[in-house]
Amino acid sequence: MTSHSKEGDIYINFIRVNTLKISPSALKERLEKKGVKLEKTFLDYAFRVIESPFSIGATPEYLFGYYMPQSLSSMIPPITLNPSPKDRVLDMCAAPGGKTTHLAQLMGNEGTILAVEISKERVKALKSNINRMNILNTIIINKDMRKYKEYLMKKKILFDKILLDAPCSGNIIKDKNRKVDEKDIEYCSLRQKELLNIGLDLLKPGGELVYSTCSMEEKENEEVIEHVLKSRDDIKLIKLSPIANFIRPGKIKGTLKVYPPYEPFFIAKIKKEG
Ligand SMILES: C[S@@+](CC[C@H](N)C(=O)[O-])C[C@H]1O[C@@H](n2cnc3c(N)ncnc32)[C@H](O)[C@@H]1O
Repeated sequence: MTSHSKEGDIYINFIRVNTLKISPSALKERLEKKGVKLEKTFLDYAFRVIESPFSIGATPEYLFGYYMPQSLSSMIPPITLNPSPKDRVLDMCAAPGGKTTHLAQLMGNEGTILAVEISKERVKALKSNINRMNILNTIIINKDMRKYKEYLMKKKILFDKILLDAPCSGNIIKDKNRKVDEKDIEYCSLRQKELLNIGLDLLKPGGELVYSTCSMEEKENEEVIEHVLKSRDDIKLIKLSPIANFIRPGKIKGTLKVYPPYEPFFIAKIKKEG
């Protein structure tokens, strides 16, 4: 029997080892002893799950916080943001925390992450993942980023690095199991532009923001990036190169795209002049 994650019925399954708690080799050995077949990836702390006799989200090792089941594509935005242990990081749309906990891992559990999430329900999953994985550098804020921005600006709290893993029509497909229409895409695109401008306002001069979605729609990706590049004169696009063979260049030079059978993703990086 093969295990299935949230997107596992459609896309390939992976796990990210929480190196704050266990080494990749020790976890691999433990899971393989129980009959899980793992394959290495381009990241030494991520494995493809080839086969598992049980659900990979319901093992003692999962409950100990040794790993996070998540797509390989979803590991690219935190790696692209590349936070340092000294950074103050804002994760604008954080739940359930796959990327927040990855950011904390990359920061060696140091520095500070502000993880903001609008949904009270989804904050429960974020909290549980942060506790399970022993994340110590993260503050969870259950607020609408559009309103919370005013507070941060008033207090002059700006960030070295920001992740905007934006709500998108890809989430609608996964969460509600219904067909996405033009109206959904238009709605998402407007919200994404609004959130991206908020993120850019909250960057320190010289700070960097990574924008990502799990949608393939140009209106939610290229159009959003073009919109801010045209309407602001305080930012520039940082050109990214694919760091693994499943990542493709995007339509705008320097952006990245991932296509099925990997979970679809769009990734762009922007720097604030400073
Ligand atoms: C794509 S999901 C984030 C996934 C998450 N980054 C992860 O890796 O686990 C987008 C999230 O943004 C949240 N969200 C949507 N609008 C928001 C807003 N205005 N302020 C804060 N969070 C928001 C949604 O509730 C949803 O949990």
